[in-house]
Amino acid sequence: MSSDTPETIVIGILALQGAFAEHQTILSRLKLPSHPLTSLLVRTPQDLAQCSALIIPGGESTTIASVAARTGMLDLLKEFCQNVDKPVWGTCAGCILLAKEATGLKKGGQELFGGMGVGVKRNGYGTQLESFEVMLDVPALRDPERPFAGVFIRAPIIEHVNESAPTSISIHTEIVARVPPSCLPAELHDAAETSNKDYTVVAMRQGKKFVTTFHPELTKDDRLHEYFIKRCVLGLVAQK
Ligand SMILES: NC(=O)CC[C@H](N)C(=O)O
Repeated sequence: MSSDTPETIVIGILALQGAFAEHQTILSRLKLPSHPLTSLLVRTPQDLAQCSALIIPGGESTTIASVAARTGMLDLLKEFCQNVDKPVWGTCAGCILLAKEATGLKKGGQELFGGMGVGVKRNGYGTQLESFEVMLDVPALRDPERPFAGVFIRAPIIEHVNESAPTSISIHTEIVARVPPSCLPAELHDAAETSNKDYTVVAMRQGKKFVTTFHPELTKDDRLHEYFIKRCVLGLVAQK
């Protein structure tokens, strides 16, 4: 291979449970002219070792964590997610797993992988009945005419954002999308409008880490996958 051929970027998708196939379908459609990329379903330590980046899908965070423990992946996933140099995106259950702290966990608690400076409340909007869809304004996509369909299924709520990642290095935090306070459970409306604005954050990037509390993989819209690859994996800055 000639030295100016860019290396293929391997994006891992954690495939222990949940909507991993949907992420893979979207990645297979994405073409970045200067950077060949491929995706890999990650189930073993050997799979993870091949990845430059990782996506943790939506599903059931308790199940994903317990399968990870059972298959000897838990410590490796913690190490990968807590390494500031590794790009990782967590969607919904993946957001819970990537969070530094979580409340509303199942009795007996559950393991988190950590890495993202947020505290989340699991099932923050309520039960399956409180699942909803809302169009989101995502300024980073620079296309105000085309909002992004936010699909929220037993989604977590971000209770607080720590401005720096859980490391000693200060890392830029970008709030990528918010829901209107009216989407929140009634008891949080006033707080979201006055004191705790973090409740409305539904997509956020911190250095190479990215979380969305909704499911872009369940839409036909590739733009947030492209955003993750450009900003977190390739480290490109926003284009005007
Ligand atoms: N759609 C989802 O990913 C739901 C997440 C689920 N409530 C959990 O705790 O893991």
